[in-house]
Amino acid sequence: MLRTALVGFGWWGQHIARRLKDNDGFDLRLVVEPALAAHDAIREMGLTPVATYAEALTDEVEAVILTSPNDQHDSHVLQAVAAGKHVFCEKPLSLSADGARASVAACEAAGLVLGVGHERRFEPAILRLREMLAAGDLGTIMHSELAFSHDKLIHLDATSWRTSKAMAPAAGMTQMGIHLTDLLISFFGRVKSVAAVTADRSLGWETGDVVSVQLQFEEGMTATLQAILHTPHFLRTHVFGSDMWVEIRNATHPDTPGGAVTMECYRSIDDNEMINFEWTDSVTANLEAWAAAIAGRAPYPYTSFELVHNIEVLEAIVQSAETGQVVYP
Ligand SMILES: NC(=O)C1=CN([C@@H]2O[C@H](COP(=O)(O)OP(=O)(O)OC[C@H]3O[C@@H](n4cnc5c(N)ncnc54)[C@H](OP(=O)(O)O)[C@@H]3O)[C@@H](O)[C@H]2O)C=CC1
Ligand SMILES: O=C1CO[C@H](CO)[C@@H](O)[C@@H]1O
Repeated sequence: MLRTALVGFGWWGQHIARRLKDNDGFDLRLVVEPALAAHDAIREMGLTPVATYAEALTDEVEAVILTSPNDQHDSHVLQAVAAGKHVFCEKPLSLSADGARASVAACEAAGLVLGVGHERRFEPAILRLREMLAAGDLGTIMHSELAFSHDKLIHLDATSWRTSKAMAPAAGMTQMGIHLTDLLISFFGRVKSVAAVTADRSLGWETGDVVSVQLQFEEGMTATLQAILHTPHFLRTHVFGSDMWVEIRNATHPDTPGGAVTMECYRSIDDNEMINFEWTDSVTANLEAWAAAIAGRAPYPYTSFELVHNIEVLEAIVQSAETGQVVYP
């Protein structure tokens, strides 16, 4: 069992605590939460609260899971590494490419496993799509279109850090868009150029409520992604190849049990197939993969290149949205 401390007990930290509390692979020892008012709720779950991060970085724990706000990730990763702890950092790994490089390099140098909260990679439909791409089933890849909306599970308002430009730049990029760029980079490699626009259509949030991005990959294929902060839940993944297109429709959020995932594979009107997948807990699957890598059972399936490049692309998208220029990450 991996002796773990969870850092942050906000919306997402509570999701993770509920998942790991009764998971055989994890011994969740401590929950770091500066808001003392939350400590009763932590105790009610049978967990032990501590008020500062330093209190968690003791011999009692081998690894930390960071669900702190985005601007804390760099320093929290580096402090974990300095204390010799494996670290799972929620997305975005960093708000800057330099920060991501420093975190990845520090973990590598110390021989510690760095996990990142991009759970969509563990969805069965995405795993199937990855196999199909590797086998060349779609032919030459021309283009992808991905869209992800915020599903209003989290209350957002103008005072939330999630709607501030400094901590959640380019509208929904750090909430939803970053999951999409993670997938695209893992499929197609290095991004050559990005052009992005943001808008504020409804709420007057500093960061805006929609971001729309065009990408071109060094391999030549193109992609568009949309992340929308204020519309009912929507999650679609399309990949268009010369022989087949694939559409994955998530009727539910990856974080929320229930609902269905369908995958349509279309070669022609006479040759197409609809595959249904049950919802699975991809968030726990990701954490378990990280723990398995720490135990030496299997490598964690993210490369350093992918983790760093995703943040280089985030930085380029933010710059493009601000300047109106095409940016080459
Ligand atoms: N993989 C995924 O799909 C998801 C990932 N996330 C990621 O999880 C992270 C947290 O998001 P969310 O839970 O919604 O945010 P919240 O603001 O709800 O929670 C953040 C928590 O971190 C605590 N915190 C703040 N500063 C520190 C600190 N210095 N040390 C320890 N804890 C601290 C906060 O305490 P206090 O309230 O006292 O400030 C709060 O409990 C974000 O990075 C987000 O991107 C979120 C949702 C889904
Ligand atoms: O930070 C986040 C907030 O909400 C999204 C959609 O609900 C999550 O997937 C995301 O990671």
